[in-house]
Amino acid sequence: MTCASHPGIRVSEIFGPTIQGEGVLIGLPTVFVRTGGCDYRCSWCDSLHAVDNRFRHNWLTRSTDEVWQKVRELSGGKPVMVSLSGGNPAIQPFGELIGRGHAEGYRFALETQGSVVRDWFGNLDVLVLSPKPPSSDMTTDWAAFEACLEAAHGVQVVLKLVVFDDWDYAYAKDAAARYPQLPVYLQPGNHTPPPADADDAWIDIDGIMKRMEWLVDKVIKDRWFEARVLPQLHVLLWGNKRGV
Ligand SMILES: C[S@@+](CC[C@H](N)C(=O)[O-])C[C@H]1O[C@@H](n2cnc3c(N)ncnc32)[C@H](O)[C@@H]1O
Ligand SMILES: Nc1nc2[nH]cc(C(=O)O)c2c(=O)[nH]1
Ligand code: SF4
Ligand SMILES: [Mg+2]
Repeated sequence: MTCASHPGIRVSEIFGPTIQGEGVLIGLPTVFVRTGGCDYRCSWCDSLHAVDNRFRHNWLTRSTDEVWQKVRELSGGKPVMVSLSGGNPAIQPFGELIGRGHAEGYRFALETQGSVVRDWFGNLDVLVLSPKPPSSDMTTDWAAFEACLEAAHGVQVVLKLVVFDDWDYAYAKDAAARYPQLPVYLQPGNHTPPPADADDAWIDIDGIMKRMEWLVDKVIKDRWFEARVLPQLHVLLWGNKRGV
């Protein structure tokens, strides 16, 4: 049940456990709660089904209880890492769900671009901040980003940056220099959408691999020894398939 005082969570999909494919938690069994709706519209977003209004008929508003029961069902009641992603999950009311999950030993990571701050960020276990580089066509509001960081006081916070080209790489270096205390994860971008004759999960694997090699080369030549470079493991395994 949702009502004015319990507005509900707009859900695009809940899936898993699968392995976390990106960043600091890579390889860790994880249940994903993907929310619908985003205040950004990155030129290369690989989760448009959770962003574009054309897909909003697939987004369902669910109570905390309903979302929680689904997560428990998927994990068989055994505590697991839960990743809140989207869309921008910061737009949704997740405070109660996090409290509920923690009481049963679950842990929560949230993936966001850092454009919307919530006081419940302080209750997360991991906050993954992924400010968007020039190739996304978005502009970073660093004041909002900083507010997210402050709200996550005492939480493990990491930077995850998507890199397609030299301009993105320069942006990533600048972002890392602004927040030298944050561990940095770089991931090569995957190009979406696919060509007209390909299926939805299609990816340009050669392009991703070339970009990965190029990125590793840049980081090593630059002696940027604090950065970690990782591919999107789930994309290498399954392409841009949903629900994995
Ligand atoms: C789909 S977003 C959802 C969460 C949040 N809106 C954000 O962008 O952080 C999840 C992660 O996927 C990354 N991502 C989205 N499209 C991508 C692409 N084409 N290639 C590589 N990473 C991508 C984002 O940067 C983010 O780290
Ligand atoms: N396996 C897997 N790992 C992921 N890491 C970030 C994802 C996302 O789209 O937020 C994602 C996803 O959709 N699947
Ligand atoms: S901020 Fe995240 S979900 Fe929103 S459009 Fe960009 S990559 Fe997609
Ligand atoms: Mg993804």
